[in-house]
Amino acid sequence: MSQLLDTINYPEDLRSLEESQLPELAAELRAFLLESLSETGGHLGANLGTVELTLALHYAFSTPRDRLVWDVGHQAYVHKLLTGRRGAFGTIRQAGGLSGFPKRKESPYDTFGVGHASTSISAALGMAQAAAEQGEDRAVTAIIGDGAMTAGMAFEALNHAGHLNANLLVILNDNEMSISPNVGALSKRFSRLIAGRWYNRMRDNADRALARIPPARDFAKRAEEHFKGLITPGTLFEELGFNYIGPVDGHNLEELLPILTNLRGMDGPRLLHVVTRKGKGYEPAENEPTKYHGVTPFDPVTGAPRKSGGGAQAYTKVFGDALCEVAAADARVTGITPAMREGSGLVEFEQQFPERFFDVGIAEQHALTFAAGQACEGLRPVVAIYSTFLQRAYDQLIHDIAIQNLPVVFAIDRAGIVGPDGPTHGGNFDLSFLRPIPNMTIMTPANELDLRNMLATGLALDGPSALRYPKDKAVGLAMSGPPEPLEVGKAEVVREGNGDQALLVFGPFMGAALEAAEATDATVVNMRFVKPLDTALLAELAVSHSHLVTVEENALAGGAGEAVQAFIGTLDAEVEVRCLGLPDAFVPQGERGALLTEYGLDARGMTACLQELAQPRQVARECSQK
Ligand SMILES: Cc1ncc(C[n+]2csc(CCOP(=O)(O)OP(=O)(O)O)c2C)c(N)n1
Ligand SMILES: CC(=O)[C@@H](O)[C@H](O)COP(=O)(O)O
Ligand SMILES: [Mg+2]
Repeated sequence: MSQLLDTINYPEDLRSLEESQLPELAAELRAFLLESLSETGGHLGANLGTVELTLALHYAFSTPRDRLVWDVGHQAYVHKLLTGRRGAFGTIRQAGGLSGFPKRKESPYDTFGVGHASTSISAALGMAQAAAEQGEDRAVTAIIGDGAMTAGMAFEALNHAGHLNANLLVILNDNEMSISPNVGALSKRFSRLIAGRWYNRMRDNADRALARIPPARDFAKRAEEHFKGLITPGTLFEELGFNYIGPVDGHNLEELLPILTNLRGMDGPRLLHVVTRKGKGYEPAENEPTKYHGVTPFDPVTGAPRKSGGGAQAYTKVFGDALCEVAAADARVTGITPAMREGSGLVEFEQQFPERFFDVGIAEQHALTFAAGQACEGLRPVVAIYSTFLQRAYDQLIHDIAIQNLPVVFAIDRAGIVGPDGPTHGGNFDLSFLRPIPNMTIMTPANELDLRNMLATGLALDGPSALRYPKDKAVGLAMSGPPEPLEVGKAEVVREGNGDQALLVFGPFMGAALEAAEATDATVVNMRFVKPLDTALLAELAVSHSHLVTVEENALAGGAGEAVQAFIGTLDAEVEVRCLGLPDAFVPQGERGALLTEYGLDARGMTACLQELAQPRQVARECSQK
């Protein structure tokens, strides 16, 4: 029973409560989150940690007129519950349901669409500047975690905000965790500060700051802050032009509410350092915050997942194990992750090779240039990165790695459809943005053996390379012997057909392709390399077949199919090329298998395409435009 929560649909309902009722509401919100997310899965830990902070923000500020900008947005579930979306909460992250992140189309309270980290201060600064320009008196607040604060972009925005003397509040939600333990000097400094004797002293300072220190005292205050800065992060923010206040206990509403109310009335750049606990109130999540960062449906009593993952290993795990094998054989191999140790399969690697493992924080750009530096000195860095996050580092990829032809291997996970995270995390574009880059070798494993061998192939090359694989299970093939380099640019004919049609498969679709090939006795090729293409084989197939159908889990625009089309266009051949892949639209959230079916990337879709092509020409239609 949620007696209070049932009466709260919008923040104005919340604001009609007595402050003394808020702790009870916080308890109800936690119980609601736990019950609901145990059914649907989602980002549990961060949301349990921001219950009081979110309540206090909506209580103290006049949202949506006052703008709240959440960083990443994985911690904004309570915000959704308080802003008219409690009834739909059971649909979160499912097809057609609520997004797992703030989304402008979903609610006027969602001021900025997010999913990727470290954008909040820039966006909030833009909004604050617009408010100033428009003569609007509205508060703008960015809420950013200590993990997201490790990104350069956050500091670029702080630097600019100080320069503009913008009317902006930044709340640093510090739980000492990214997905895994946070990294870096700033994070360590936060921890020392919170744990140490300076904590109480700083709280006194917060009280004084809230008494609105008059300008005459500003100089003295700054001198004191500088002294504090010898051991606190306060000076850093102060030097950037922010009035630093904190740290304050982010679970103590009595402390938070007056501070936020006062901060609402203050001008200039302000940074409130709030300390919270990830997973607060749910013991399993408090004890193992990494495990409970993002969860699948689980039993709330024990915390155990409802479904245990049987069957073949995930590609992520295959990669992680293969990296350990190649690193054991080659001391030059390093493993780099921008804050995605678990998701990218590097846990084992860190355990086995701690001195060769680098979690650089949420700093994709730095990850790439750091790898470039290592490569210059003879190391063989492997950057394990999600397709969507590699987008952040495009210039580093071109300028720092490809132009210098440095041997950096990209193990690109979450390539293609990601499922519940939706469009912000979709890995639909990597083939398109990698293909035009000179010197790149691009590989698409069809199964776990390919993946292992492609890692070895990348490491044997003298230039940059990428292998990309989805958030999915591999095929379940037996793996024996060490990963071995493949012949670069060489495809494999897996099934010889009758010569009419050929399926050219880029990626893990071999099972579906072989099934589809039965219907029309089509040839099936594991293309393996998007760049360089096996042009010799393509030239043969173009002569011996009437239709070539490419299959890839990437945007059709700029993808592997287009590469094949472009090459075939240079030949004097009668063959027709059709492309199956992702459309010119952002792939919505939903179940991965269902989305693959929707886009024709399963046996049924491929069969339908082949059968359609087998019809007389006039009735054939674009099978890629289902
Ligand atoms: C650019 C980018 N890189 C990586 C991620 C993956 N990611 C999502 S949340 C998260 C941890 C964020 O830590 P923090 O900001 O401290 O938030 P917390 O989960 O601790 O509340 C990471 C690494 C991302 N969303 N965006
Ligand atoms: C919010 C965020 O960016 C991550 O937590 C992401 O949701 C992880 O995705 P995976 O679950 O695919 O690792
Ligand atoms: Mg954190």
